[in-house]
Amino acid sequence: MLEVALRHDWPGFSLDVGFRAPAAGVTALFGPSGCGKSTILAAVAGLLRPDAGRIALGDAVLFDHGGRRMVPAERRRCGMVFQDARLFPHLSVSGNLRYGLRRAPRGTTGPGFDEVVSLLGIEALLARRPAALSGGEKQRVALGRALLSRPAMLLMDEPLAALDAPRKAEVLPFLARLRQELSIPLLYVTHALEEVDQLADSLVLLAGGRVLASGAVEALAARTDLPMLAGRRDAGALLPCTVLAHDPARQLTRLGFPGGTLSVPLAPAPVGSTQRLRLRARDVAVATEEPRGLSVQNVLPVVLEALEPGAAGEAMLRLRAGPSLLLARVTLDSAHRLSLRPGQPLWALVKSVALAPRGPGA
Ligand SMILES: Nc1ncnc2c1ncn2[C@@H]1O[C@H](COP(=O)(O)OP(=O)(O)OP(=O)(O)O)[C@@H](O)[C@H]1O
Repeated sequence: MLEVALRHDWPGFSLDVGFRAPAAGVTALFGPSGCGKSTILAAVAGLLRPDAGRIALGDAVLFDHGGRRMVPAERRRCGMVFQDARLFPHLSVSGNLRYGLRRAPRGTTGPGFDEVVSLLGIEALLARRPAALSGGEKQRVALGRALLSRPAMLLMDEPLAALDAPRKAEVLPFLARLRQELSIPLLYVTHALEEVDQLADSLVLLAGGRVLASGAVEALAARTDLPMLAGRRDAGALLPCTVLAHDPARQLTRLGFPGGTLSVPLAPAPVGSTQRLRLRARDVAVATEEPRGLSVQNVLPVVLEALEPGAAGEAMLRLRAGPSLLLARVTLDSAHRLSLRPGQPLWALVKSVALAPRGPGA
């Protein structure tokens, strides 16, 4: 567990935050530009001495204002990956990776050179110089170098922000694999919610130097009171799903989630693997009776837990499907016409859904 409590003032900006990141898995720091994400990362890395607070990784106290403790950056064992890969231009890929390995403290264990090279799929690049790599390849090498230094935690500051969409799509699966393979905390700064959906296990939502909310990403995704999440057009629930079966003839994949099953367009994920699905509120409609003769693939029995105000003229419905919570966006007119009220059994109609490309263990 990484525990962070920090206060720091810059001229015209005050940061006052507290959160916990699980001992393994990705914790995303998410929020608009200037909300303090990079300042938090710098304080955790030991590159900034905060005005007050305490930072601890497990039993190791890295910073304690009260106890006058400030472990220097080089002894914190933080692997860092930035927006730009910051590789040494005069060294080959192999040389850059070996630099990471040389920084690993004596007596620490972790993945070896060959293991990291194969994990990141960079075998063919080893002899090249950084100038001859694409942006996505550079980022994979930067990740490899950080991993080989055997970090106690990985800090990533918008590692995909400088990449175009195809390069992002290339690097994301590697990040997902890292998340699975490593048993250290990964702090991941981003302002891209797609990355949060695909990678994060927990989320710290920041605005103006304060924590608006923090916790498991599925739980936060279903909250409608968080303007940054609920205000967007694709607000919705994140469901942990298992691939149950593929039906190539009908071009469908069947997914199970706690509380039901869903059919989605045929996905390449192997049967038995787990995937995370964002079920957008705008893709869910409701009926008071079981509908028949519909083109929609998915009709799920649910119970209306609550109606909450949505955008102008709209209501957000919180629907319970077993232990899972779904969101549906309907017009206020429909809510009145159907006399919707909490506790009412309904049918949720799910039109189109897309799987977030995320590796096993979602
Ligand atoms: N070295 C500094 N000196 C003075 N002010 C700073 C310094 N570093 C950051 N700030 C200010 O602190 C605030 C938070 O900055 P920070 O870089 O932590 O935000 P961020 O959420 O990472 O932003 P972005 O997403 O744009 O990178 C900003 O108002 C910024 O101008």
